[in-house]
Amino acid sequence: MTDRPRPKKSSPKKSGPEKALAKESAAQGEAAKATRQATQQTEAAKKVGVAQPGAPAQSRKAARKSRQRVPKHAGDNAPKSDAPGADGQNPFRTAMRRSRAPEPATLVIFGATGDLARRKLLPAVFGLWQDGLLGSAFNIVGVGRQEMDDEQFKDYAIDALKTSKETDEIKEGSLEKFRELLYYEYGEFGEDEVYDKVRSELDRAETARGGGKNALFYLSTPPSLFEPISSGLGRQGLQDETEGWRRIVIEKPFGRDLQSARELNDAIHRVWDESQVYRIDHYLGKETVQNLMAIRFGNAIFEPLWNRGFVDHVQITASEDLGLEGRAGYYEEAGIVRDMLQNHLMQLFTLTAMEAPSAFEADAIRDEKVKVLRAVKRIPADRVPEVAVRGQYGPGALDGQTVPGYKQEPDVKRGSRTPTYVAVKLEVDNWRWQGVPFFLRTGKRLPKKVTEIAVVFKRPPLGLFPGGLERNVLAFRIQPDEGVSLKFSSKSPGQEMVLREVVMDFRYDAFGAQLESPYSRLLLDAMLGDATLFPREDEVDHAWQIVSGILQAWEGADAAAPKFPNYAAGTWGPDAADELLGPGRRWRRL
Ligand SMILES: NC(=O)C1=CN([C@@H]2O[C@H](COP(=O)(O)OP(=O)(O)OC[C@H]3O[C@@H](n4cnc5c(N)ncnc54)[C@H](OP(=O)(O)O)[C@@H]3O)[C@@H](O)[C@H]2O)C=CC1
Ligand SMILES: O=C1O[C@H](COP(=O)(O)O)[C@@H](O)[C@H](O)[C@H]1O
Repeated sequence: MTDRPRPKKSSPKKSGPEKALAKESAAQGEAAKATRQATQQTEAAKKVGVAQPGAPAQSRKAARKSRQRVPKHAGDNAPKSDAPGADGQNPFRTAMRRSRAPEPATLVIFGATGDLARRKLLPAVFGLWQDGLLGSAFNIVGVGRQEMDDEQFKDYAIDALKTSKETDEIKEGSLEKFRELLYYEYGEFGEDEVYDKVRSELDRAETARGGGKNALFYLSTPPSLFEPISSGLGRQGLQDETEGWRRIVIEKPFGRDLQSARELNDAIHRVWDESQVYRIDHYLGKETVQNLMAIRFGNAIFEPLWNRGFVDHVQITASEDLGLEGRAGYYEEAGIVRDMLQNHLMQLFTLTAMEAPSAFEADAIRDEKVKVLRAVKRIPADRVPEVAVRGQYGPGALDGQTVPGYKQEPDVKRGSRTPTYVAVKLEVDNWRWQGVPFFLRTGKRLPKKVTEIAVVFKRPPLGLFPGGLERNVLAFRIQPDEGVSLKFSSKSPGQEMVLREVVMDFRYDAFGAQLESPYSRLLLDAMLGDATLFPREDEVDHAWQIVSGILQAWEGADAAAPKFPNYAAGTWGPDAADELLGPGRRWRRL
């Protein structure tokens, strides 16, 4: 792996008021009290909700039924806010966010009329605001190319909130108040006029709306616009932090290969310091992905086993039952390697394989992630047939319904070579993982939606008893049914010494909390200047280096034509993926 020179320092900057807040001893006292309350609540949740192996389905259902939204953070502004949910009553919220309130700010969403903004971003922002986490001096400027006035955009956004499945329960009067925070500007993103309008919005935010000039620019547009928007903002000096903090959130995919990712980084850094750049990977905002770090580094019992002495291999799966969902324009260009492997799966891999960071702090964590990415054995194009398998789905059936093949999806080229499935074997050349393969697989139109990291342990050295399982498995279920399970052997009741496979199961709903949307978590973190859960420039670069050979082998000028389709929709992918694991191993049946 080659390292590019690191950009300028990237530790999150704390503004004066944030520092002051962090020091506020009264708030800390209250936070400690709230933490104690939260712990008591958690204990209570444990008593009622932790599902035991074989526990009746009813107790799980009951836990789910009784769950409520428990935001992880609460700002000092929460009780003062207009937001209906801002009652400051929730001890979790108070405990976690007490010292981390965002300052007054404007969220500028480029691509505000797009699919992501409509389905995920607007509901995430609304949820944060309704929970009182954004304060009252907050406003949102949607930017798009469609001609609309403020009122039309307000209607559009409110409709999005009413129709998105991601929207939290709407409290009475909330939508009307949230509507007041919304504004809209339009124009061509390649021209200066639109950035001039954005500048005026920030001026208005300061004078008429009681906010400051802090701004978070969220680029929710096709990737081809990331560079033009970044530069356009730069031409207006909107990256300048003299009057307030300025940050830019960049959606994925960050580049379409190593070369273009580097060019994009260079272009971004011509305007922004790395500390202002937030490359978003929504998998890092998932509660259970963060729990992987909590479980690994917050307990003493796992780390001693987390190495080549005990682990046989690791399986990371992100399977989706969905197909294209009308995104052919994007997906035909991207394919599964760019859409899922280079970013989401690589992030899950690094969090599983990295060493413990010295602190739970952005650069300490990112440094460890980069170290493990650098240790991944290179995959030049000629090694690809040994370590990677691709697939594309054909017609099949899911939940008893016939579904078309990829090539029959609207707007897909009939001779398309775009892969919708990939499985890859990564080897890590370091002391911890030498000889322990990591198998990553992801695909569309597989039998169900499951994201999981499974650490598969070695067999016991001696088979003393009949029965039992082959290998212990510690599985982190990222979604759905979020939780952690440990599979082991136990004696079956009776006279005989016969073993049986059993599972110890912790389910996240034991906490009685509805899990927060990853976009809520990440948006708030970006507003707070906390980059811990955002990949740094060199992480993205190394992840591209790892998949470069695969892209070259499958897309290069002399790439052999794949025999697609090679799996039917509703099945677990091509047969060749089974062979990738080698003798004595098989993919988990999920
Ligand atoms: N959708 C999703 O589930 C996910 C999306 N992403 C990423 O988020 C980003 C946005 O995706 P998505 O919302 O799906 O994309 P869409 O195509 O649905 O929306 C893109 C937005 O950008 C606007 N736009 C497009 N071209 C121009 C232009 N030339 N000038 C001005 N505005 C333009 C669109 O305006 P108009 O409405 O007029 O077309 C729209 O507002 C992408 O980077 C994607 O990879 C990441 C994870 C999931
Ligand atoms: O980024 C993307 O992620 C989704 C899957 O995300 P999840 O949170 O539902 O697991 C995927 O469907 C999409 O193709 C991809 O762009």
